Amino acid sequence: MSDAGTAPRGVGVVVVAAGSGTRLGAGIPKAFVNVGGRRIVDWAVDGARAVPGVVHVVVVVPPAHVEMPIPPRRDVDVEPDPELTEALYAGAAADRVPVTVVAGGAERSDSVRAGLAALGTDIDIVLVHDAARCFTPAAVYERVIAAVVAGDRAVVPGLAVVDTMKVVGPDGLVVYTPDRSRVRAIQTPQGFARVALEQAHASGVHASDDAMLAEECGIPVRVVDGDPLAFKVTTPADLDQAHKLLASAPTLWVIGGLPGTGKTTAGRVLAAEEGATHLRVDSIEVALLGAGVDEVTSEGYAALYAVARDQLRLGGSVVADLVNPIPLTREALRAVARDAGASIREIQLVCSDAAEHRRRVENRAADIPGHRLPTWADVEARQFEAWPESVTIDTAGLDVEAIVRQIRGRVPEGRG
Ligand SMILES: Nc1ccn([C@@H]2O[C@H](COP(=O)(O)OP(=O)(O)OP(=O)(O)O)[C@@H](O)[C@H]2O)c(=O)n1
Ligand SMILES: C[C@](O)(CO)[C@H](O)COP(=O)(O)O
Repeated sequence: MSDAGTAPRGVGVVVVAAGSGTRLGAGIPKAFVNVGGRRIVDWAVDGARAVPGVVHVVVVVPPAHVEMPIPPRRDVDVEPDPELTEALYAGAAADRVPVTVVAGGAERSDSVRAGLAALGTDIDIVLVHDAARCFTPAAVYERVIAAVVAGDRAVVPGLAVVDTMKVVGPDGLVVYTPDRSRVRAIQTPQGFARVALEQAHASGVHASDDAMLAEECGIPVRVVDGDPLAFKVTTPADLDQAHKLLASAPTLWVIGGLPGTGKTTAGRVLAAEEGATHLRVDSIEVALLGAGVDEVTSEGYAALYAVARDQLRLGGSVVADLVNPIPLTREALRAVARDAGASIREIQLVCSDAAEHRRRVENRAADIPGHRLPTWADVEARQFEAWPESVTIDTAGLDVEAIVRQIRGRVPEGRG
């Protein structure tokens, strides 16, 4: 158990995905049903591994699926670089969180026990999460973890109920009506000091959630705020809701590339057409310098991530206009989208005609007061690593309308 107020050694998440999905009736295990181009279990695993503090995810699947491929982990160098701020690393480590796949059991509690047994020994806080609650926001995980770190041994997220509740007997007659203001609909992730969860499961009995087993051992269970987005995909109507949710999610458009490739011109038009916020890193950097920051390295990017996250969380789409030169900055932007439940579209603009590119760089006028425009030599010397996750659009000979048409037509929707 972690002592009150001490930092945990490690948080592990057991994602239970071994159910059959009888009520959904999809003909395949529910966690393997596709939503927005990905399996329900992939959404859930990605959500769990992106939570700060999580160091291991165990996903529990039906025995026949134990060889399932895990969503790819990208190779990103996240070794701290003293030149870069912490914020640049935020989320970049998510793809490095190891994922172990194990076979589940006949009942949910059997599957939880299988997952618990596979967690690393460095884990002292365990979250048990239903794969079926695949769009649970990071904030719910964070509230649960914070309460366990603060000393609670068992913590569950819950929502107030809107209907009047009745406890009904086997004869169909109402036994009593609980005071609705004291009733909560309980969600996952449910968080535990590891020893408490092990104690709760030691009897080997079954329960519809893990907290109930803890209650039976006399362990106090705290309820923190849940979130409607943590709904459980159970019936076809829930699956419909999941599809609709994705269709209405905001988009983070990332328009990257060297100076002079057309990012700002295209980004402005795209933002206007999409009703999105245009976030231009050049403007932020000039503002930081104007406000007294001596030299800007990663600060402008860090500020852009924060503002983008706020906009996306409010449901507004964002066009991020920045060079985005290295895997680290690209990962950080994916983490922003992931945190906000937004989709991401990554576009790299290039100009294959060097003469035209040079003309653009040398002939443009500064449109941000105080902005020192890069020279052609600066552009030629600029570091820019391969960006395989992006769609590349060659802007040579294209006007802005044609560039935006290509952006819209060619860029597949991805996840953060
Ligand atoms: N033997 C089981 C049963 C359930 N679960 C998981 O527990 C979570 C909550 O269960 P539920 O939503 O009821 O899923 P199913 O059991 O698959 O659905 P149904 O009850 O409709 O068959 C799901 O993520 C499910 O995959 C599990 O890992 N092992
Ligand atoms: C754990 C749970 O999601 C909390 O609400 C729920 O009890 C799972 O029950 P299910 O019957 O396995 O869906």
